[in-house]
Amino acid sequence: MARRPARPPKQPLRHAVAARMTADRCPSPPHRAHAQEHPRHRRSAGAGAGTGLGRAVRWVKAKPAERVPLPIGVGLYGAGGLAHLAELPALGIIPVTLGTALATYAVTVRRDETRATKAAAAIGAAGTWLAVSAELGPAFGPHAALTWAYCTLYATAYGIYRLDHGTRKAISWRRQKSEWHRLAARLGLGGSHLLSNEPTRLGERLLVDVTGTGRRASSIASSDLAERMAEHYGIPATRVKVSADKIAGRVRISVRHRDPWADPTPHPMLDADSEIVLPEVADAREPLIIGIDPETGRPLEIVVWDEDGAKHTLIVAVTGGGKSVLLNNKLERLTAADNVAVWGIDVSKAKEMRRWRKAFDLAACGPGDRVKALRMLEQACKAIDFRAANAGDEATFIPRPGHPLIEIVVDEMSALLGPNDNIGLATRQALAYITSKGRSEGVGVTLVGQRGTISQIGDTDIRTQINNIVLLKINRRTEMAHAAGDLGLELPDMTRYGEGHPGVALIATLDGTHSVGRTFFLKHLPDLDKLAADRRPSPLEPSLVAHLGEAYQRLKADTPAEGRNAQTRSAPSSLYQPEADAVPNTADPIATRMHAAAASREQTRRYLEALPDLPQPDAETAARLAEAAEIRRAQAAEQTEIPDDVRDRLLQLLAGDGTTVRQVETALEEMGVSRMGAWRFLDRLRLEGVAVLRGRGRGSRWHLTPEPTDQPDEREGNAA
Ligand SMILES: Nc1ncnc2c1ncn2[C@@H]1O[C@H](COP(=O)(O)OP(=O)(O)OP(=O)(O)O)[C@@H](O)[C@H]1O
Repeated sequence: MARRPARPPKQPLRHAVAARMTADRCPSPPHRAHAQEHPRHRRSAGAGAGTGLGRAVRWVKAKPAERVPLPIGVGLYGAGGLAHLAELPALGIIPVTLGTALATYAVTVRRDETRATKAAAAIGAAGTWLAVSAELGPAFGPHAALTWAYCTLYATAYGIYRLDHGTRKAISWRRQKSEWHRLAARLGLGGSHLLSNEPTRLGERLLVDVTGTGRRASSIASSDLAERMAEHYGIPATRVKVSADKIAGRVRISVRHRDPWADPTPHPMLDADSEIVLPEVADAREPLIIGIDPETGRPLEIVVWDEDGAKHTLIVAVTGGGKSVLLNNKLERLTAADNVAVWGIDVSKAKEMRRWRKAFDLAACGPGDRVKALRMLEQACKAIDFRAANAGDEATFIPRPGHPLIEIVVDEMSALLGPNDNIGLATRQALAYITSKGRSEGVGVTLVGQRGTISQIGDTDIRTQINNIVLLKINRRTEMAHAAGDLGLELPDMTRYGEGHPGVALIATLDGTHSVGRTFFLKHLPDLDKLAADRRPSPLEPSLVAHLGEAYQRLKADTPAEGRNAQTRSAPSSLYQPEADAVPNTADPIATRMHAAAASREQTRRYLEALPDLPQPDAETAARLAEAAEIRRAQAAEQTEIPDDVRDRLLQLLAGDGTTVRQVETALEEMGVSRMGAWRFLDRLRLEGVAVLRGRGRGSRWHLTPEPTDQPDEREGNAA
C-alpha cells in the first residue's frame, strides 16, 4: 500500500502569528521586508535582489506612473550621446522619427485620440533630441548649454506629464489599491485585490477580487464585513452594503460616507432646478418615476404595465412611514398619463384622495362610500369580461389614449377589505376576481396599508396575485415576510435601511429584482391641488362605456359634497339575520359546510339587493349623459360592418313580431358572434334605419322599421 507522504512539521503558533502579522501589514506591491514569510511575494521579491539594477527596477515598479519617465529621461540623454559617438546622420534620424510617430498615432488613435496625439508628440520630441545631439553632441555649447537645455525641457515635460489627468488617475488608482491591501488585512480579507473603485454621489463603490482569500464571495457577502467596514469609517452599519457580484469570486461593496436621507427631494414638477425631469404627459407603458436613489441619482421607478399586462402593487408601511407621500407620487404620474383611467378608492378619511378625484375617472372617498367602492369594483369585473370578449388580436391589453389601462388605487385597504360584513365579503370577492383576471385585460390594482397580512388584504387569492411589493419604514422584519413572502428574507432590511427616515422605499418584483430610493416629497395639499388642477380623466373606450351603461354613468355622475353624512349609504345592519340562516347541525361535516356556504351566498344576495341605489343624477346631468352615451353608441355602430350571413339571420329574426335581445344573442352566438357584437349589429341596423327598438326594460323588442305611411297606393296594394 502506498504510504502517504509525511506532513511537514507544524509551525509553532508564535511563528505562525508573527508571520501572518507581517504578511497582513504587507502593502502592495510586494516588497522585500517580508518576502521570506509571505510565500506569494517570495518570487517577485527574489528577482534581482541584491543587485543595484534590481533595486532600481523595484524602485521604479513601486510607483511606475511617477517613476518610469525618469530612467527614460536619462536613457534618452545617453542615447543622444551614443548617436553622436556613432556619428549617426541627423537627416536619417528625422524620417525614422516621423515614421514612428505616425505609426504610433495610427495604431492608438482608434482607442484614444488624445493619448495617440500625446504619444506621437513624445516620440517626435525624443527623435528631435536624438537628431540634434547626434549632429552637435549632447554637451554642445558653452558650459554644456545643450545638456542644460535638455534637462530644463525634460523637467518641464515631466511636470506637464504629472499634471495630466491620466497620470493623476493612475497614481490615485495605485494608492487606492495599496490602501485596500492595508484595509483588507485588517478586515480579514488578506489576499484580495481591488478591481475598481467608482465614486458615487454619497461615497464610493468598490469591486474586489476575493479569490486569493480562499473564501467564497457569497460567504464574505453574508459575513460581518459590512459592519466592520462601517466601524472602520465610523458610519452607521446600514451605509455599507456588501453583495456577491454576478461573476464568481468578486464582491461589490458600496460605502455611503454621506447621509443619504439628510434632505428631502422636492417633487420635480414643483422644483425648477430638479435634476430629474418628468415628462408632462406620462405613459403607463413606461415605468413611472416616483423618487430618486440618492446614491446613484437614478430615478426610483414603479412599473404599472408591461408586455405581460397590468401589474398589481402592494404598498406597506407603519403609520407615518410615507405611504401617502408615495401614493401622491404614483397618482401624480398616473393622472399625468393619457393612457390610464384612475379609479380611486379610500373609504377612510381620504384627505389626499379627495384632492386628486377631479383627475380620476371614478372615485369613492370617505367612509360613506363603501357601497360605491363595491359598485366600482363590480364595474371593473364587467370591464374585464368585456375586454376579454372583445380583445381582437391583442393577447394582452395594450394601453393607449382612448383605450386606457384602468388602475384601481385603494388607499387604507383594511378599511375596505377588512370588515367581515356582507359588503366586505362582496368587495373581497370582486377584488379577488379583478386581481386574478384583470392583468391581461388592462385592469391593475394598487393596495396601500400598514401591514401585508391577510387580515388587512382580505383574501389569500388577492395576496397571491400581487406582482410589485413596495416596503417603506416598518417595525419588524417579519412584516417584510408578510408582505413579500420568502423574498422578504432576501431583500435589504427595511427596519434599518432608511435609518428611521420616512419615504425611503424598497420596490421589489416577484422575479427577484429590487430598487431602493426615496420618494419625492409631495405632501402639502395645496401642492396636490396645483398639480391636479389641469388634469382630466382619460376616457374609457366608447364601446366599454356603452357596455357598462347607466350604472357606470351614475358612478361617474356621483360627486357627493364634501363631508356628506357617512351613514346615508351604509348598509342596513338589520338585514343581517344570522338566526334566519341558521345552519342545521347535522352529523355530516360536508353537508354542514354546504349549508353554511349556501346560507352565506343567500345572505350576500339579499343584502346586496337591499342596498340603496346610488343617487340619480339631476335631470340636466342625466340628459347630458344620455346624449353622450347615444353619440358614442352611434359612433360605435358607424364603425361596425355586418357580415352578409349575419345580416340575413337578423332580418329573419326581426321579421314578423320582432325579436328580443336575448333571442338575437342566442341566435348569433351559434354563428360565433359575442353578446357585445350582437348589440353592435342591432345598433348598426338602427343607424341604417332598418331596425327599431320598441318598449323599455325587459319587455323591449326589436322590429323591422315600418315602411313609410305616405304611400297610399302601395299600402292599399299591400292591404289588398
Ligand atoms: N419622501 C419623503 N421625504 C421627506 N419626508 C417624507 C417623505 N415621505 C414622508 N415624509 C414625512 O413623513 C411624514 C408622514 O408621511 P405620510 O403621511 O406619507 O405617512 P403615512 O404612512 O401615510 O402615514 P399615515 O399612515 O399616518 O397616513 C410626512 O408628513 C413627511 O413629513
